[in-house]
Amino acid sequence: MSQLARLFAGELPQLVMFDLDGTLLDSVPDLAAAVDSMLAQLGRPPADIEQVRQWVGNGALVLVQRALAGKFDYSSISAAEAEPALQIFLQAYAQQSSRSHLYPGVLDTLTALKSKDIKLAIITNKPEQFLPDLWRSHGLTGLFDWVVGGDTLAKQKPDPMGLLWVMQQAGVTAEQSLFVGDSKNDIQAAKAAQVRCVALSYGYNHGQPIELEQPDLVIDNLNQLLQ
Ligand SMILES: O=C(O)COP(=O)(O)O
Ligand SMILES: [Mg+2]
Repeated sequence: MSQLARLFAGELPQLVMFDLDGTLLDSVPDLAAAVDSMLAQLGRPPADIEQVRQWVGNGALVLVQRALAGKFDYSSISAAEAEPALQIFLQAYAQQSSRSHLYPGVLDTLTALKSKDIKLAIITNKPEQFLPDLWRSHGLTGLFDWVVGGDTLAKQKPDPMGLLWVMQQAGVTAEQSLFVGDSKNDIQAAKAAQVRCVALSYGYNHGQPIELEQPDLVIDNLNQLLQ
C-alpha cells in the first residue's frame, strides 16, 4: 500500500492541495536575487541567501518587511512603510525565473496523481500574478484544477480560508482531502481546516525542523507519497 493510501485507510484522497515555494518549487535563489535587487535600488547592502530562505513563507509583503528590518522579526517595519519597497521587489521578482527549479519527484508525482483522477490545487502565499509564468516555465500548465495565491482571497495561510474555499469548489470534505506543504504556515492551515497534512523535509520552515509542527507524515521526496 502506498504512503498515501495508508494515510487514507486504504483509499485515496479525492483532492490534494499543494503549497508551492519550498514544496514543489525551489524558488529561494530567485527570491533572494529579487530581494538583493530591491535592497540595491534602495542603496542598502545585499541580504544573505540563507537568511532569505528563513524569511520566505508569509508572502511578498512580509518578505520585504523582513528584508528591510534585516531580521525575521519585522515588527519595526509597518506595511505602509514597506509599500514602496514592495513595488520594487515585485518588479524585480517578475524579471527573475532562471534560478528556480522543481524539486526531484514533483512532476512525476503530480502527473501520477492526476492520472488517478485526483483533483489537484495550489494554495500559495506567493502573489497570484507570478503563477502563470511559473506554470509555463516548469511544465505545470493545466495540472491544477484550482490555484489560490497569497492575494487571491482575504486571508492567506496559516489561515485555512484557501483550503476551505478549494474544498468547497471541489465539492469534497476535509476527510477526503490532503494538504502537502513545507512550513508551519501550511501545517497550521491544514490543521485549522481539519485536513490531513504531509510535510516535505527539504523546504523553508523558517530554519526549524518541520517535525516540530507534527504533520501526519514527513517525506524527503514527493514521490514517497505513491511508494
Ligand atoms: O511566497 C511565500 O512567502 C511562500 O509561498 P508558499 O506559500 O508557496 O510557500
Ligand atoms: Mg512553502
